[in-house]
Amino acid sequence: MALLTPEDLEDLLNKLNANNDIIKGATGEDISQICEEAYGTKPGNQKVGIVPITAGNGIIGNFSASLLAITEYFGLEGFITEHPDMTGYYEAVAGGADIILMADDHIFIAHNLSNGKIATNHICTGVIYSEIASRYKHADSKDVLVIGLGRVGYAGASHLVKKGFNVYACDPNTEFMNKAIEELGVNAFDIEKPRKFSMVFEATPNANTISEGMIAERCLVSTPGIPCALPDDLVEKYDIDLVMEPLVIGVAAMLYSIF
Ligand SMILES: N[C@@H](CCCCNC(=O)[C@H]1CCC=N1)C(=O)O
Ligand SMILES: [Mg+2]
Repeated sequence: MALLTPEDLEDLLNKLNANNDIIKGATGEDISQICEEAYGTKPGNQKVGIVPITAGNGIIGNFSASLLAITEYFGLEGFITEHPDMTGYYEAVAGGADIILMADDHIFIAHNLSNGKIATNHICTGVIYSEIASRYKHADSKDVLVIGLGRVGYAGASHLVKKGFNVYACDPNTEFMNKAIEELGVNAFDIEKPRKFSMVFEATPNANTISEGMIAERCLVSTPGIPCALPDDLVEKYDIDLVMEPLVIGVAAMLYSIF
């Protein structure tokens, strides 16, 4: 899985505000409203404990501070524990946290101790970014293109199939592709027979995975993927609403899913 870097997390709330404006313009609602509708919840007075974790590649600069900024952006009280790992976990619980946020290199969880609900970043990110793509107000059909069927892409494809969209998906990994066809019933997108989609959800760690034949003149591309899936020339040439943000939107979905 691609790990965030401190650079990815610079200027996070400005990036969020810019993306929120694009989301509002393309779907008619902002990220908080979409999360409220997707999960049927609202923020309350939950207290959030953020526990740095030193496992694996270790602590990522700006990561815990970003989680605190995100927590406060959505109106919740948060704190970062002084210690990492188990000492930090104990500190968070003893400090009255209702919700614990913590991540190692393989999984990033939000656990609500009060109601027992638990969420992962990869599933919530897949759900919320595909949800955003599916709400494009200029959509010309129920067709959605999903690029990438890893943990995030698969979660998004599953969400869209459940919501009744016509999901076309592609992934160079044939095992991932066959799994999605068998388990979700997605249509295999064939680059040799391109269709022009007005809604695209991309979840790959590669650049320029979207090519000209795949998108309509006016479309919404929604992706948590780093680096950008869109080549610069396409962004110039077409009327593309691009929602691309490294962390806040996925964490917002984690929080709303456990309120
Ligand atoms: N253990 C580190 C955090 C490691 C997070 C790694 N996971 C990612 O980078 C995923 C989560 C969202 C996007 N990629 C710390 O506590 O500072
Ligand atoms: Mg995100």
